[in-house]
Amino acid sequence: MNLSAENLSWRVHGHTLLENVSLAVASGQTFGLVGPNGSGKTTLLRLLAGLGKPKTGRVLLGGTPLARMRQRHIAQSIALVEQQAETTDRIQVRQVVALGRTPFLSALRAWAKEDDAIVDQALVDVDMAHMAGRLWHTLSGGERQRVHIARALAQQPKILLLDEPTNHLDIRHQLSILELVRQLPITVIITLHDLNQAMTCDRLGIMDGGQLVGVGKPGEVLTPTRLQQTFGVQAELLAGDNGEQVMRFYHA
Ligand SMILES: Nc1ncnc2c1ncn2[C@@H]1O[C@H](COP(=O)(O)OP(=O)(O)OP(=O)(O)O)[C@@H](O)[C@H]1O
Repeated sequence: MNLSAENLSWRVHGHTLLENVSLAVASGQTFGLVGPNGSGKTTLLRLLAGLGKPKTGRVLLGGTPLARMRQRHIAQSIALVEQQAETTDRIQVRQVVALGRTPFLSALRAWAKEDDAIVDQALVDVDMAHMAGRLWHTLSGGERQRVHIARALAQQPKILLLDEPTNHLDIRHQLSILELVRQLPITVIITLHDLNQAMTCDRLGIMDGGQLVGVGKPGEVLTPTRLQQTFGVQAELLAGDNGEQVMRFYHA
């Protein structure tokens, strides 16, 4: 399913945090959002998830404005993994992941075997099956992050929004989560600080001062000029063993 934003603006106490952001992410694409701290990535992601009403503009899910959709319907389509998501104490890992099934349950649709299977698979996907019985508050930051991603996967969303999902993760789990995300047949929007990891996205959007200053294929938008203007760094391109190019950064 595709997700688009038209002229989104967001202001808090007279400060403009997002200004006229328009964006279209095609079905099945992995779209990376990059930009310096405070450039508006999280603010944009939250509006795309339907959290908060934009001051101007609108978000469209498969062509339908989010503002016209019920919260439950949005939750059946869009999952958001936030940076500092909290979950109540005294709850087991498996129960946290099972919460991802909530939008699909009702008085007429009780928990079923297929929900168990979906939760099991989500735990395997993030390498947390062996900790399914652990209490949430005993987990490390990276383990919590993986459980939150599993909860979003259990939601079986059509659109997955991830805010710095590799934050807190060791390098092996960073790579496996990114690989998992790339292979999902759904639309993914992911914020990343590692620009080399961002290069593996289908397309990138570059945020700077609340504006989307570039959208396109990674190699086309992460140009030396852009890296200098937006990130204040210079980059050197190195050839990797598999023919890929790797960037190394220096102070501009
Ligand atoms: N409720 C708020 N009130 C005032 N300012 C806010 C509020 N929420 C966010 N901001 C400011 O808006 C700007 C954009 O924040 P946002 O979290 O979207 O940036 P970001 O690009 O995700 O940053 P980071 O890379 O550090 O996670 C920041 O300067 C932040 O301080």
